[in-house]
Amino acid sequence: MHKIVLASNNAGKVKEFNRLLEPLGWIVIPQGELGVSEAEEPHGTFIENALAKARHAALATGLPALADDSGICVHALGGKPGVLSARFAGEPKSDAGNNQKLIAELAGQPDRRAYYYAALVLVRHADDPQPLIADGICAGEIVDEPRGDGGFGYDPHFWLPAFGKTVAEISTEDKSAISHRGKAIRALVAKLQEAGL
Ligand SMILES: O=c1nc[nH]c2c1ncn2[C@H]1C[C@H](O)[C@@H](COP(=O)(O)OP(=O)(O)OP(=O)(O)O)O1
Ligand SMILES: [Mg+2]
Repeated sequence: MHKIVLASNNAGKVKEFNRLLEPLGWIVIPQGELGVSEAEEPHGTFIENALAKARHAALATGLPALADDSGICVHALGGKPGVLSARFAGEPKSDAGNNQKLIAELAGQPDRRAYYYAALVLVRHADDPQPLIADGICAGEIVDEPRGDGGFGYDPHFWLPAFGKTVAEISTEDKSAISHRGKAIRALVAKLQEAGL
């Protein structure tokens, strides 16, 4: 059960999941290493897309699969880019383009509140009737000037008032402790333990 395929092609996520799960004795294999293609993400909710990604990787590999669908939800933009965060600035996916578009859309906007959200789904096999589900939220504010070179995605623009830093400036340990993904993975592991899996 603890040898799983990670249903993600995002190198930043892969690093974070390795850090979070390897200390627990999990063997986490990124789907790219097993030749799994990128799944479609056709749905309007994070949870549905995470389930689709997990089933896709489990079907292709025959292994249990863990997927993460995540994004940034900005209050002044009515929750956008949300589920479309990875492709906010169009195809091909580009962190730089997405960040530029985010800052442009918030020009002159005093309300800077935003949160990261991650939905995780673990399936034991492709048609698992009881996927395990967990999620997590990390609140912050969008800043125009990028700061720091850690993390990935929107992190250089995601300000954490409690740290006086962006997510790209805090340590990986601190990011694991406070991030949407860190919270979600701890909740998922707790559920697995409760279920005796
Ligand atoms: O901790 C984070 N720090 C910064 N940015 C983040 C974070 N977590 C999610 N994000 C952003 C990146 C991407 O723009 C979108 C996820 O999109 P999402 O479709 O879930 O991932 P993806 O396409 O990059 O890889 P994959 O689907 O193969 O897992 O939200
Ligand atoms: Mg994606």
